[in-house]
Amino acid sequence: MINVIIAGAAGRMGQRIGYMVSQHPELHYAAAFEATGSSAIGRDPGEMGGWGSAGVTIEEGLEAVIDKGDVIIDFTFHKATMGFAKIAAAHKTAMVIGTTGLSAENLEELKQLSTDFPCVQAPNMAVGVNVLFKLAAKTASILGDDYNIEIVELHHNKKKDAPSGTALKLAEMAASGVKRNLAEVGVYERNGIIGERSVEEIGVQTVRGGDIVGEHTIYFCGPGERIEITHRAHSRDNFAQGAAKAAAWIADKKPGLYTMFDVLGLQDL
Ligand SMILES: NC(=O)C1=CN([C@@H]2O[C@H](COP(=O)(O)OP(=O)(O)OC[C@H]3O[C@@H](n4cnc5c(N)ncnc54)[C@H](O)[C@@H]3O)[C@@H](O)[C@H]2O)C=CC1
Ligand SMILES: O=C(O)C1=N[C@H](C(=O)O)C[C@H](O)C1
Repeated sequence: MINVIIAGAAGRMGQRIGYMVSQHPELHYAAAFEATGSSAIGRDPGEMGGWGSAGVTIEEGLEAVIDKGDVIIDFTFHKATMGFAKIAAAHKTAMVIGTTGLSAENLEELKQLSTDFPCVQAPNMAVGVNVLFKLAAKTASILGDDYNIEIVELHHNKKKDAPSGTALKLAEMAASGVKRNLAEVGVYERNGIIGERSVEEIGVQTVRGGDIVGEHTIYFCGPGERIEITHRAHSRDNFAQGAAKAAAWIADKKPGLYTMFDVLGLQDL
């Protein structure tokens, strides 16, 4: 069995990942930890999540549990994630990172650290969204400059980062399809007399409200018609299943930085 350590085990994702790990035939829920001072420390994450005993109690910080597992699954907060990655690299423990809000500098640092440990990093671990990423690049490359590309994402009112990591990746995939650099053409807000839209820009807009799990639409707006491709998450379970699948996949891989395209075999599509 592959022993899994769950970071942020009391969080919205941490709880569902715990359940999926407990149900996975190759994975064992070996340890859980939370941030210093969390009221969840000492509690059973399974009982907190309402799915029975996980057989572990939540400990304080990664250092307390690092020797108990083969793979760390991290869905926490970007600042914490980079600290965990340094510890994982030093211990050569595999990692699955779903946390979003990582900066370009964070991702570059992660790439360097991953020469010492195997790591899957992806802003969205649902199968459907990873297919949508591929569709975005392909559709953009077929339609070209006659169709304006816009992305709208909707999430719950507790989400801390904007735009979502998924929306940014969608924009990056669409930009790659039309051979543009997202850093040059991404537009993240519009207000006032902004003038006509340029052909090149790729707009990314954010909606936050209620308990929306996650919804992403990419628009290709052309003359006389438009295409809209939408992914709607009905619950957090598809993300959590993807994280468990990634943990089982990464456990025996060589050091390096991998994505869900590698885990799902979508790399060459
Ligand atoms: N890649 C994917 O498929 C998905 C990614 N996410 C991302 O996962 C992250 C977490 O999302 P939620 O679960 O909704 O947030 P949440 O706020 O419910 O959970 C985060 C948990 O991490 C814990 N945490 C924060 N700092 C910590 C530290 N230093 N040590 C240990 N634990 C720490 C918090 O106490 C909390 O329990 C976000 O970045 C979100 O965007 C969410 C869903 C899917
Ligand atoms: O915070 C969330 O909830 C989600 N975050 C991810 C993102 O930022 O893309 C993925 C998913 O949409 C849910």
